[in-house]
Amino acid sequence: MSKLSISNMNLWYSDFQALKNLNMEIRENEITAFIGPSGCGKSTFLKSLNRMNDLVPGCRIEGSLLLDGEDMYASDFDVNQLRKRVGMVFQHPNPFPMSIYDNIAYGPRTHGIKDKATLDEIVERSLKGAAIWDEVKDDLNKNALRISGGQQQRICIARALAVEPEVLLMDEPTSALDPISTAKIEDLVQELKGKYTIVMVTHNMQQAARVSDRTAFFLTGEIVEFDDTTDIFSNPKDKRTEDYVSGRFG
Ligand SMILES: Nc1ncnc2c1ncn2[C@@H]1O[C@H](COP(=O)(O)OP(=O)(O)OP(=O)(O)O)[C@@H](O)[C@H]1O
Repeated sequence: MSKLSISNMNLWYSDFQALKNLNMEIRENEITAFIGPSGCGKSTFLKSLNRMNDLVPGCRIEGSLLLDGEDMYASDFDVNQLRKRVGMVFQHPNPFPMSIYDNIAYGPRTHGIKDKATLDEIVERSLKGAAIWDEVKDDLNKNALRISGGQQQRICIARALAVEPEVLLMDEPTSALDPISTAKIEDLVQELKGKYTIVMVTHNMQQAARVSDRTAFFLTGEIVEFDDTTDIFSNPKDKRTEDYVSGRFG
């Protein structure tokens, strides 16, 4: 069974239709990449996968979005639980203005974990999971805003891991980072897919080609093509995909 199963999905911002008849099966323990030109709906679709668009006035969604076969838009589906199961990492690293330790412990604390030894263990496990433990283990009380952008992004990934999600949504997670930090995040994402299902928006086609298992190409709110990443980049079936991946537009 797919981890996320989307069928006949349409989304409107007031009277503007931003997503049109989307259908997609997102498999467990794979990295799925969304590519396409600016404004084609990649972020809108990504945010729909943990109901972040609920917060946008005038946003309306039709169709079926299932997590492990359950309708995540059902009125009795617990949104807090959904956001725990489906975590999000944003384009610009956005650690909270508090210590590294408290950034990671924040989510578990809001879910009721108070015991110091348990929190210590979660903080260490999450920072190790985000491949940043060795760099910060002696500085856990340092303000998370006083480390590099690449480190901040890994803190944000650790913060997402701390509540033990099943799916990680990443919206251009490396676009604000230098090449070395980008390579670290790409390596990390590859490691994380052993435990998590990862969905990533990227502007960087080489990145999609390097890290993802399957790639969806979006254009004006539609999915033009969704296939194995190697096919999308070396054997696309749609002329528009071919034009985009070969750099003819976008
Ligand atoms: N809150 C909003 N209210 C109204 N329109 C919106 C809102 N957010 C996005 N849109 C519009 O929906 C369309 C899709 O935007 P979206 O941000 O999903 O595209 P994108 O492919 O992620 O673009 P980019 O690569 O530039 O981030 C665009 O036309 C955008 O202007």
